[in-house]
Amino acid sequence: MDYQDILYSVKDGTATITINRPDKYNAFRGQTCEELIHAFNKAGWDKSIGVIVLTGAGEKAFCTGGDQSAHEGQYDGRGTIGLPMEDLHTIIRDVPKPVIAKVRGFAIGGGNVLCTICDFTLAAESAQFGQVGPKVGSVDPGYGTAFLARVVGEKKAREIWYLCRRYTAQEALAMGLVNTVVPDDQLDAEVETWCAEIMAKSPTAIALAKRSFNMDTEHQRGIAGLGMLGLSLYYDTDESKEGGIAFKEKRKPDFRKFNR
Ligand SMILES: CC(C)(COP(=O)(O)OP(=O)(O)OC[C@H]1O[C@@H](n2cnc3c(N)ncnc32)[C@H](O)[C@@H]1OP(=O)(O)O)[C@@H](O)C(=O)NCCC(=O)NCCSC(=O)CCC(=O)c1ccccc1C(=O)O
Repeated sequence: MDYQDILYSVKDGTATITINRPDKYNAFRGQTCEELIHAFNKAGWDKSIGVIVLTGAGEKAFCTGGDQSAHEGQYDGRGTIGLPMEDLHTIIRDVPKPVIAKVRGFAIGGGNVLCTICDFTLAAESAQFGQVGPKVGSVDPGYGTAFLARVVGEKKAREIWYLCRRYTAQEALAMGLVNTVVPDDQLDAEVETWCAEIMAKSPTAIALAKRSFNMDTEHQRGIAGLGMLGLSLYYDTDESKEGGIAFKEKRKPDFRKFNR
């Protein structure tokens, strides 16, 4: 597969997958997700690779979730909502190698979900984390909610989703959303150190550990599948569309008329 939206490189047993849409704050469209799935499969089953790094091009963003400009109701690709999110989340969990999210700038919406699912998140001081779904007419009714609660606790996860605040790298560290925070110019070296440490360990022991950690939340895959169907129906409503339109028009959404 020729990649248009991502970059793929290998060095010292580490595969680095970079979302390369900096002009869109590394937001993903259908094509981006397909390429990410392909790259994770490639790295995941390549025996010369011991660890996978997922990152975003440029300084502004790791990833800001679904591309709002490729979105009016459903997205532009494959799957229940026009983005193969279930497949992308699944492959990150299923590859038998640790996946490190290397985060500079914004990790927002589906970008924050990707970080949450990765085995580790290593953040630069510039990193900012948050969910925006209830502001823009979306939600991740699977790993992005249920698994987030496992990572940061129920109260904090609900705060993140219901209030849609942004959190600094230090705040994310305090709530257990990231593993470490370093100055921006030291992030690459920090990630290399973590990769080298992983590469010195038994790959089979790590693969078994990863599978065992995942086992406890595997039912959330089923919840995600069901939830995605609900999300698809929600995307066709005026309420959801109000969120996307307001974002594009750079105004506050008016959701009150849809009160339940
Ligand atoms: C990222 C922001 C917080 C940055 O804010 P700010 O610094 O004030 O700058 P802005 O002026 O807002 O933005 C600058 C510039 O970037 C463009 N942009 C930013 N994000 C996107 C995006 N996602 N898509 C397209 N374009 C984007 C923005 O339009 C500006 O461009 P200009 O040309 O200068 O106008 C802030 O921008 C922000 O909050 N962005 C919103 C991000 C967003 O709405 N993301 C989608 C969230 S919903 C989502 O991800 C659901 C889809 C999905 O992934 C999913 C679905 C189902 C199950 C699971 C998932 C899952 O989450 O994984």
